[in-house]
Amino acid sequence: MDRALADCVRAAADPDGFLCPQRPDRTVPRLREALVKPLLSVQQLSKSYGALKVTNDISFDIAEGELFAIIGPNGAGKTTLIHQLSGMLSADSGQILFNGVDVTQQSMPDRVKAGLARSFQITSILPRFTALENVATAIQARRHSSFRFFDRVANDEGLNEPARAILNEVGLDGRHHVPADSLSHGEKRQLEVAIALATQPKLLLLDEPLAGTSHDESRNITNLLRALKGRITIALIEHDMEAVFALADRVGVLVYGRMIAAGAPADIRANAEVRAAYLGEETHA
Ligand SMILES: Nc1ncnc2c1ncn2[C@@H]1O[C@H](COP(=O)(O)OP(=O)(O)OP(=O)(O)O)[C@@H](O)[C@H]1O
Repeated sequence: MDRALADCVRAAADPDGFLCPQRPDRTVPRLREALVKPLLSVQQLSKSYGALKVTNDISFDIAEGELFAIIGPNGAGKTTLIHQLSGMLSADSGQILFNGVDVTQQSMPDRVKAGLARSFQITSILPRFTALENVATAIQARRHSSFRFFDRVANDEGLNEPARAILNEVGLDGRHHVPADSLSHGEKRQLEVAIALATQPKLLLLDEPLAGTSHDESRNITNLLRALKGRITIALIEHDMEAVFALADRVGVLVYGRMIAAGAPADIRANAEVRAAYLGEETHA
């Protein structure tokens, strides 16, 4: 290995030092890839419904600390892919490695225990429970490996204290004692993220967290994702391109079940196939 390359290897281990002015060539990203072990590695994942290949031979990696966004037109297979990653839906073929372990056959609860959490669009919320009780219940479930839905947790400071911290983190300070069904749509989306955070995930799977939110709510949730970014690895499905390109470290593009491109936002914007298949459509919408 030449001297400049050796310097790059050292610099690559230092998150602040990885600029490597000596060798601004393609060797450097490859070195970085070799050094940074992916937290999630998806290999040739597929799922069909009859003749329809909904996820078709999909492969990609997500590195620890990365925010990887998955975009694609309606019906491209994004939700199906998230279902497969979370364990809600089995794979016809392919492999999912999480933190170096093959989780392809693991149940959803086992994946959650391993640190792979998904925010479950509103349906995971207990509507009559307050925001605080919802998060405290999720913490209780993590600690006891089961949901005790009817066992209210109101007086348990051991649960309430971390629950309050999580609610404040997602921007729901001042809303702790509001019943979940009285929260606004955007606040419910924030609560979903809080419930997922209560499982202490290493990887957070988010399915359209901005869907149906107002302009202000969307800004709040975008700020929340920006604050979580780097601390927790995130796989984000989102139709809001402004948010995706502002937040993502890398973007994967699904079209008809195939990941046609994955790369840095600027590369994805410039990719002719992506523009034709997807982003071009947007500009004409
Ligand atoms: N259970 C199912 N049985 C049959 N077809 C299905 C099933 N689930 C999804 N599909 C089909 O698979 C395709 C991909 O659906 P999916 O919901 O994963 O797409 P998506 O990219 O998330 O779309 P959107 O952006 O509209 O949410 C669609 O054509 C859908 O009709």
